[in-house]
Amino acid sequence: MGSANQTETTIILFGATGDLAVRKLYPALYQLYKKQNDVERFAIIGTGRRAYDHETYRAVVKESIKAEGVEADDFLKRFFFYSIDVENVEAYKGLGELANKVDKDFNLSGNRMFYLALAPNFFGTVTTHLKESGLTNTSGWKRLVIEKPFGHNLSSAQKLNQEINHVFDEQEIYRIDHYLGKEMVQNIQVIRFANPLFESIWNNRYISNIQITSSETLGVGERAGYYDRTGALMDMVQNHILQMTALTAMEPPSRLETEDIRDEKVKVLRSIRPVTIESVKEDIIKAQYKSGILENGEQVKGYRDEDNIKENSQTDTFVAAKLYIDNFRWAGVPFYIRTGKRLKVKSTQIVIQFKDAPLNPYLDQQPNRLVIHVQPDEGLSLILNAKKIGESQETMPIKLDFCHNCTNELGTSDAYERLIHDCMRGDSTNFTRWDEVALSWQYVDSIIKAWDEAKAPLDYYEAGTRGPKAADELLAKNHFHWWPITTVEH
Ligand SMILES: NC(=O)C1=CN([C@@H]2O[C@H](COP(=O)(O)OP(=O)(O)OC[C@H]3O[C@@H](n4cnc5c(N)ncnc54)[C@H](OP(=O)(O)O)[C@@H]3O)[C@@H](O)[C@H]2O)C=CC1
Ligand SMILES: O=C1O[C@H](COP(=O)(O)O)[C@@H](O)[C@H](O)[C@H]1O
Repeated sequence: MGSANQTETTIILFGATGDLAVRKLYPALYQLYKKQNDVERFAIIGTGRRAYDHETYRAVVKESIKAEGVEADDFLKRFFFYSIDVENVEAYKGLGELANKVDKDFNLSGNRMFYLALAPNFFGTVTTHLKESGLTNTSGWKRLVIEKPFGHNLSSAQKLNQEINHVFDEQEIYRIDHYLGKEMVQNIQVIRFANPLFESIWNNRYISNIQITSSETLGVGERAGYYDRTGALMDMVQNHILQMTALTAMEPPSRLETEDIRDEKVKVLRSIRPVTIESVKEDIIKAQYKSGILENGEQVKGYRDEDNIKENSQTDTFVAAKLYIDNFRWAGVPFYIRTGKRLKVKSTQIVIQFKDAPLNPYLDQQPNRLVIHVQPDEGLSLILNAKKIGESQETMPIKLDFCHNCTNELGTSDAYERLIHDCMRGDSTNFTRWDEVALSWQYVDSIIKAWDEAKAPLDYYEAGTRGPKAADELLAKNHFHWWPITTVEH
């Protein structure tokens, strides 16, 4: 039996010819291969239905990494292809034989990572067949990496979880939320807990509201079939936005151990105030984009005119919400979240707005803010007040910027690169545990139910804008406004 922290790995990748593998996973693996000495020993068996041979597959991988030379050749020689229809249990036998051969040839200690980059309806079937065909019966460790979406509501997620639990223990399951692999999302806990300056005021006495935005300029793209059944609430809020909320709001973990951090996130998710028919109407907005003009001048279609979208689709491509975390630290502090497609800018940022000082004599000041820039620029801005130059006593806002991805010559690693490496090392901290997934679905299900019962109307916004007016009104009710998306200067 291999030890759990051995990094040598055979990666058996289901969905090896798909969009995610080609756009994200191969470039991430190549970067990992180039940078990390401890992951020199790995090999990949890609699978799909098409009848590729190893060379055709290597050409696909090569095209995706856009690299030439000896280094690329050494990388590519680790790739093998096995053609399989995942529903055919008989076909797994040959996959097992290839896995044994690759394991032996590359001396990979029987360690196996099964990566499911497939349509979610196959997740349960593949896991079951892996066991039935003996592929999980290996001499080393076995781990399951599972892409999103993990179910489409709480009950389907529970069913899927039961299926995979027949084959893998919870510690062997790595549920991907790629936001947890982003540099600045991982930095949230360091910024909070390694700086007494912030930690001491990170509560309802000093913070007036928190704004979490993840906006995209892209439309629904090639994923219409999936997206039209899903929408922004399930696609982005259920996972990425709630994970960022949990990291921003959680209590300090007693140790920096995987389960301690996850326990603290779970407590936050459990403390989110339940949604009611009344509150959903007031606090949660759903909208869909109409045609419009993007910042670059491109005229784009409305959502319902996109290919493969129903002409009367009611799917939300934008969601904004106010939520409360009903615990001692956050009582009374609104958390505003928003996410949408075809908006003005591509950006993810978290703004912590502090309360004004009591009896403040400077009336013209702006509130202090800490901005965590998650992407595209990675860094921090702190907005303070200072005296305007000269005789006057007027104030002016000053901005202290730290750009995280400007000073690092190599740039920061891609999220998938970190997460694959974490899985090889057996570190599941930045993957979601089952109870986090369940609580997130419980919250999202309650919104969908309340929307239905309240017959909540769908709002609209022009593509290329900041979203519907209703999202601004949501904050205006509490005398706040969304802080503009800013960049870090360097
Ligand atoms: N694309 C993205 O940006 C993101 C994707 N995801 C998730 O990743 C997963 C994959 O998405 P994506 O790459 O876009 O999907 P694609 O539709 O592009 O690819 C699907 C893959 O599955 C394979 N496949 C389909 N049916 C079978 C079958 N019966 N037996 C064997 N293989 C099969 C296809 O290979 P072949 O055609 O050769 O059979 C192909 O490699 C999904 O769960 C998605 O939600 C998550 C986040 C982002
Ligand atoms: O999970 C998803 O995330 C992407 C946005 O990811 P980002 O890293 O580019 O911010 C989103 O486009 C997609 O719809 C969703 O499934």
